[in-house]
Amino acid sequence: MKPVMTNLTSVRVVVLGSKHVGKTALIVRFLTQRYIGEYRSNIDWLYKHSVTCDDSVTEVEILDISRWSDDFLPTDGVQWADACVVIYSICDRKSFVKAHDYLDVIYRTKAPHYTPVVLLGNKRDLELGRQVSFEDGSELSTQYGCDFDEVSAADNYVRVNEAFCSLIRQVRTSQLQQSLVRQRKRSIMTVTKMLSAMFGKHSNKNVRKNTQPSCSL
Ligand SMILES: Nc1nc2c(ncn2[C@@H]2O[C@H](COP(=O)(O)OP(=O)(O)OP(=O)(O)O)[C@@H](O)[C@H]2O)c(=O)[nH]1
Repeated sequence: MKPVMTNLTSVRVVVLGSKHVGKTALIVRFLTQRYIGEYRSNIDWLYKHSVTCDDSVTEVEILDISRWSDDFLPTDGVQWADACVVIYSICDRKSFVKAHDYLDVIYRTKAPHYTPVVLLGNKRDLELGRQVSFEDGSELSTQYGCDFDEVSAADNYVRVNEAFCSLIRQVRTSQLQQSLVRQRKRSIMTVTKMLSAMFGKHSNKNVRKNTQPSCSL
């Protein structure tokens, strides 16, 4: 089936995680299906791409934040985004602890609004170096009510693609609901205006007459 281009606004995703957990590798894997081993660090990249999920094409902007030190909490990037990806490496316990902080920032910055978030444990191909169990990741995601999976930018495209597409799907559904609510509000206002233009003055008079007690004997 030919992909359908929708006229919804673009979807903005911020990718957060400690240094060297594979943020850039995962983004590039999702956007190009390719795995590239080495990247220039210390630069923030904003990727703009058209991606196809569920037979429809969506414009996505993905912010890859690399320049921050581990003490910096990225509230601006979170504020900007419609959805967030939090990444840790299954071989790096510290990056998992840091993922906890990032999830905290997201929920504090976005509350009370719902924001789609996925927690990803990357480098699952390096099983021998594992420091974080699948259960730990799953438990953390349950604590924050977000999606979770373990992936590998190095050797699997399917799960990486599914994680990003699931986020995009959730944002699009919420954008669609908001636009339907706006449309409904506009049509209710139009009908209200039409009704008051047709009957407004008349009905006001009637109301006044009915509420005033009659003095005639
Ligand atoms: N084995 C393995 N290595 C990976 C995987 N993903 C990334 N790497 C390697 O991990 C290192 C860091 O990857 P990057 O994508 O640069 O990580 P990053 O989080 O963007 O790093 P910074 O920009 O420095 O914060 C590179 O040497 C990658 O080749 C993976 O799934 N498996």
